[in-house]
Amino acid sequence: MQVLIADKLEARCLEALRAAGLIVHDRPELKDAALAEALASLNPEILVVRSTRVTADMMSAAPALELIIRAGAGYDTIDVAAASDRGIFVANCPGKNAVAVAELTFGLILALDRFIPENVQDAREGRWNKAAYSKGRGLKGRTLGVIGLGHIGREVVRRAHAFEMTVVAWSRSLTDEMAQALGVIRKDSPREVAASADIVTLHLAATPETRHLANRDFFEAMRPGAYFINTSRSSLVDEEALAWALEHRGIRAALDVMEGEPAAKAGPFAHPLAGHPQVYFTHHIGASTQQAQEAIADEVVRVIKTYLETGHAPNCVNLEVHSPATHLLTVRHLDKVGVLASVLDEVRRANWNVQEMENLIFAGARAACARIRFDGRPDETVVQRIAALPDVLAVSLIPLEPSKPEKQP
Ligand SMILES: O=C(O)[C@H](O)COP(=O)(O)O
Repeated sequence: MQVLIADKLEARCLEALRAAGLIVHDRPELKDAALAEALASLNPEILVVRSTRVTADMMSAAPALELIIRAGAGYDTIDVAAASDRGIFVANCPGKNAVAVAELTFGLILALDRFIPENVQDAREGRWNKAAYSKGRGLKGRTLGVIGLGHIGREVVRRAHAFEMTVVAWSRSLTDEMAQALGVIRKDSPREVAASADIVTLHLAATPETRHLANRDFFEAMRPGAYFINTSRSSLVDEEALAWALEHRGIRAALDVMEGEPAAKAGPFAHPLAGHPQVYFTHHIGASTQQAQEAIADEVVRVIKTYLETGHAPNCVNLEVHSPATHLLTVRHLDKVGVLASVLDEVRRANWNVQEMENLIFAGARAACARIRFDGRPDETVVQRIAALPDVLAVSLIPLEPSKPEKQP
């Protein structure tokens, strides 16, 4: 199997994959047309990316592609629907960079409160300006508003408690019991959080539902002079409304993500708010700590190894169900009438004793993944016949660990 890695990943990931017998192409420079070309010429089974965009056309260029791994949390850079249509698993590494993002969030909050960047700049330019910077408000006893309580939001809450802050929060699924367990005060909407906090921080994924969640109405609700932090995704923020809030509400903002942020790792950067004195920009560095990148590298290895051993992709974001099996034939196919019946015909003809079968549908797509657990002598020619059936995309046969014998009393 070939793995194409189209972003810079920790060396230990590449070493572990090579040690596992995979052919690893380490091509961190690839993106856009160059990535499509590499996919077409190498035709790998597995693609690993960090922020690099993966489009439907790229997937079509690599018909052998079975698994795309996002070496990070947010997978809005991958056309998941197109992957589902083609029966390609998409997996991410949830939670592995949560602490890093939470730490940056607090770095930005402290930077805003104590004007740290301006301090440093003045010192660099030979100015001593103690009087100008003696207006930090302090965090203890302040109210932090957390919008989104996934892995990252929760790490932010833990740190807020260490700073002795009160936390108000909203997330789609937050119940009173969960709020109590987390030590937060539950609010009914993002707007309510905005209205009741001194500092507001966003920790949601980019989806059509979260687009421009921080809009004019939201910023109008914010307390005058409050701080606004976004270390999640730029699409959550209506930047025109934010510009209004800077001017009319005296809001100060720190943004690790911004509309039109460069996809390139280095180069020119222009943004209408870049020079604004009430805004700090950082370069989408939320996940960029050594700890986080090592944890992600290890998770990429775990996902790939588990996939190779079991046919199940951990953290898969585009399958509706997972269930483990012991002796497994995995058939990715276009979910058309008769495909599954033809697959099962072949299995029966081979006299395999089917113990369990599941047909998992890729969320919102035409593709499916049949998993057939069976007893019987696995025969490569049967697998080849199934692979050659019309509308079958890929087949793998995996001998799994026999289940442990029951302990006798
Ligand atoms: O979604 C993520 O994991 C973070 O935004 C980090 O993204 P990056 O890996 O592109 O830095």
